[in-house]
Amino acid sequence: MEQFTITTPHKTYPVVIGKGLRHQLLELLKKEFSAYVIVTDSQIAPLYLEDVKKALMSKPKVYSYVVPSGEASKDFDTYKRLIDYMVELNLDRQCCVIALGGGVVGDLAGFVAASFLRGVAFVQMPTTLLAHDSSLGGKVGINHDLGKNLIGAFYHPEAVIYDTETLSSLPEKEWRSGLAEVVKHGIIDSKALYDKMRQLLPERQAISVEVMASILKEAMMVKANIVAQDETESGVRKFLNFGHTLGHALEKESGYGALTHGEGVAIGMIFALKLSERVYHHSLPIEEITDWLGRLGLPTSIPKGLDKAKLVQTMKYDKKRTDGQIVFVLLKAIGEPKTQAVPEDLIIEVLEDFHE
Ligand SMILES: NC(=O)c1ccc[n+]([C@@H]2O[C@H](COP(=O)([O-])OP(=O)(O)OC[C@H]3O[C@@H](n4cnc5c(N)ncnc54)[C@H](O)[C@@H]3O)[C@@H](O)[C@H]2O)c1
Ligand SMILES: O=C(O)C(=O)C[C@@H](O)[C@H](O)[C@H](O)COP(=O)(O)O
Ligand SMILES: [Zn+2]
Repeated sequence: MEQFTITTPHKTYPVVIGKGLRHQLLELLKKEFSAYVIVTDSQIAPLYLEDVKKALMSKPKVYSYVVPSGEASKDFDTYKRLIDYMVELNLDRQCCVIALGGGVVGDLAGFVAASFLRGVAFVQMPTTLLAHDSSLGGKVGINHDLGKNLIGAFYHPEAVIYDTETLSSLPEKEWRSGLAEVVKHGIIDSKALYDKMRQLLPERQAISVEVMASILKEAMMVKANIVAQDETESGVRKFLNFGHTLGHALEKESGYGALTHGEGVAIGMIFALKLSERVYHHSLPIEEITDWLGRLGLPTSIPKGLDKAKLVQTMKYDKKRTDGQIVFVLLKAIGEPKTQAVPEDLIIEVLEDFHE
């Protein structure tokens, strides 16, 4: 079992990573709650819900709520149904929401916890590789028809309890999706971590579970260090959004769930690299990264059928925008990200080149 602590001005909480931790939930939680609401999705429930319920067996009030698996559940309707469920149970402020799942369950259940009775405790129990990112840092929320994560809050969990055994059932496509955020953490952090990741994660087929578990912790610590410096994204936290300006627009424009989040981020990172070369007039290892992402099974160009004018319109809803300008996280060098407002005509020009 590995553990580290994340400290922000508003909350200090542990991140615990290890095999079989779902069985030890109660001991790891340390605090007592009046009731527990386990939120999970329809694909995870048959695999792990009973184990988590069993871990809470000694508690009198344990409830569970299962949402349909997939990005579409990060919506107003699902949010309302879950809130209705908790209001009808008449739960009090001492209850605890347990998010058992990937980023969809974590973001949705976290936002429910942030808003129910103006905030109750919640615990992240990530079950995807991608959730090495989504389970910590406190960004919780849901999507809007016009853009990703447009409704939400900064609201931290009591703890992140990452049972790496659950990754054994993760579908191949979801492994690849999670790898995109792992690569992102390497690229924004340092040349040393980037090189280490390229060496340890050369291609999807060559990655052992043990290697993945060690890299996963390192990637989480990159995020934890950034969040500790800038909890609510007024500065360096924006770097965690590398690849997301276009990535989120691609997810929305292709219909939530058609592209995985990681696929959107992979394409978005290549686009941000191309923009960086145009803005800073120096060369970056774009071919190397494109080739690496490809070997990890990720797409690196915009899927056919997506209209670039619509992508630009959607990027105008991105939360980083400032003074009416779309803001990207660009790269000066590996380990040297920078936020930058980019003129629309340049975005269109680079998109034009980038289209399949
Ligand atoms: N809050 C943040 O900081 C943050 C960071 C990154 C991403 N996100 C959000 O996370 C979401 C994506 O998360 P995700 O990639 O985990 O997707 P997800 O939660 O939809 O999970 C992916 C798929 O895998 C299934 N699944 C999950 N765990 C499984 C397991 N152990 N075994 C078998 N199947 C399993 C799910 O049912 C789903 O079908 C996006 O909405 C994204 O915006 C948030
Ligand atoms: O934690 C952050 O900060 C991030 O930007 C991490 C991203 O990987 C994540 O996808 C996040 O949900 C994006 O946030 P948003 O503010 O662009 O919606
Ligand atoms: Zn992301």
